[in-house]
Amino acid sequence: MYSVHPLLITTLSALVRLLDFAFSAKMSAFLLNNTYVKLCHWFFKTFEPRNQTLFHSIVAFIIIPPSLLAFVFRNYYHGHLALALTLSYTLYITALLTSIVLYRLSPFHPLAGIPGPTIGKISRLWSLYIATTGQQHRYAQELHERYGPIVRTGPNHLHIIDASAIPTLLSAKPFEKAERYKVTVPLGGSGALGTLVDIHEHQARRKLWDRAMNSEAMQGYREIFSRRINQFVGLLEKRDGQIIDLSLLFSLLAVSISIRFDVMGDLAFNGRFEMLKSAVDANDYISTTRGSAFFFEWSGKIPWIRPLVPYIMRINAPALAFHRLAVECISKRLSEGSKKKDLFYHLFNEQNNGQAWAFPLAIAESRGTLLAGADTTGTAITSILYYLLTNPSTMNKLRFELDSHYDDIGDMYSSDTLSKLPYLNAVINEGLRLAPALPSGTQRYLPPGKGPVVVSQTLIPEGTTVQMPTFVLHRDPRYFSPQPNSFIPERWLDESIKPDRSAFIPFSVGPTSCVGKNFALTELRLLLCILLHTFDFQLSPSFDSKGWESTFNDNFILTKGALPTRTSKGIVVLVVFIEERNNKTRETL
Ligand code: HEM
Repeated sequence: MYSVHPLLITTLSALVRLLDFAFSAKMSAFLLNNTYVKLCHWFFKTFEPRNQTLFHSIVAFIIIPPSLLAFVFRNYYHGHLALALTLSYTLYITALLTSIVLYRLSPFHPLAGIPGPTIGKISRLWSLYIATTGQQHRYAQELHERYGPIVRTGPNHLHIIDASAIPTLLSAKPFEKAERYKVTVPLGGSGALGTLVDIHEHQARRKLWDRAMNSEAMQGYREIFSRRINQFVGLLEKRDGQIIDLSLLFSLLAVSISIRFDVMGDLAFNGRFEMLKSAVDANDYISTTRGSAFFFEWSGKIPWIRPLVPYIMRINAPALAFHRLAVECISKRLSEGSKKKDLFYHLFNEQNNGQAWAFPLAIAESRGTLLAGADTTGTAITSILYYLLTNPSTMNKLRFELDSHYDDIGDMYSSDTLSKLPYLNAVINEGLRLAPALPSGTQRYLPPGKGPVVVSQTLIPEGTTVQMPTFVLHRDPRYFSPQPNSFIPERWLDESIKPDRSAFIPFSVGPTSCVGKNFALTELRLLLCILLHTFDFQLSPSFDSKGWESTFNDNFILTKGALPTRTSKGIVVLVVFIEERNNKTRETL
């Protein structure tokens, strides 16, 4: 009845013959028992491809060996080269992967003694998957709870939460910035300060940045803060009494990031971003920057992906859009020249008639500035407001401190005392502790040739990347007790419970720590004081305040969920609906 299609017969017979060939053991034996695969494995282990040349070698090592094998063994399959090739590739790749996996799990691996999840030890692809969930910070916390302060999270990758390890890991030698920083640098192109691995190159560029962020330059930036914060206050006044999403305004849609962008626009690009005017991100700058940051975080997980980054970037819409944005911003800034003493005025040394940099370098710093100054301060101010709103007693204490020092906003702008207000700074520290802008922290690499180094009583072999997850460190009870997960600004003031400051690294420490720290802190202090002086805030009654932290997403920079809040001008009635320590509390002041 049914005739069997001749193609099917041919395919089946081919499969049978393929299996027959496979189990003829000639090629399998050659691959599995021979030093050939071991040699290839040794090559990949020793020269994990990190640049274009090695990428060519990897192609050579993946394509040439099985092709040669197929050619040599083709006679075993009566000259059918296609079948010989298929089999050869299958066996070769399987043998190579098996060899790699077995080695990584074996006691011969230099990190064999360090505990960690098996899947992580096998491949960084697992971390790449975790990165796509946005929950790297929580995953790292679970790992440390389970395995202790040092966890092997990748074949050659460790997570360490130990304050005593920080000085060694974050000094310039012998560890250097890890692979993840390099992925943002176009091959053969220039990198922004934050991506420079060579310490001499970094030091030279850092000097320019230090000049752009010193106290004299900061005085020049004060006008930026006052103009934008006033504009922001005006925006909130227009929405008086309405429920608005402060997170959205601050961080996502218009205000925090737009003020961030607007401030960054003023700081570096002659007021390029006027998002506060419309309070909307009409050009998707925010999602572009976030998407791009996520892309770099993701691609930084696997060193050998780097040579492919330019190609992937070309099809990665946010990364591409972000690059175009950076080019557009810096082109405009270069063609207009400086209208005031902005960031690039200092970087280009314009006061001494310095030359503008080569265009690729200027683009690199344009990208770096947009990324470093994007969500960071926005995340901080939104989180601090959230913690204050869900802890009314701390809000009252802070208001009391501010009211006893300042009569009006003008005093705040002109005063240098903001940095000396103890409770204000304790509140900011506590916000940065619980919601660090870069939750997965910094990564360092111990390059071959430097010899092993002892960190946290553990021998770290060459070729290892070490990561310090700030989110986990900041909630470690060894350093921040009591109640490390709670917002308690008093811990920074009370001698009896003072935390271990060496474990507090929201801006990182050492020669590559955040160069924008003073800029960010000045902005945070001013913004917080002026907002609290001008408005009362109440969280929307429908807001699930306890669930807010679960909206944190670690996309390299911490992003967070909505913060629906009613803003009213002046000290009227503050009604805060909170669920604090499991009791629903209603406070009326
Ligand atoms: C609350 C706000 C901010 C936080 C928490 C923060 C945090 C950090 C951290 C942790 C690093 C080290 C990153 C690493 O090594 O992986 C860093 C580096 C950097 N930040 Fe910030 N940052 C903030 C705001 C800013 C601002 C506003 C600017 C620019 C005006 C800026 C510019 C930079 C630059 C250029 C670097 C690279 C420094 C170097 O490699 O020498 N940051 N930041």
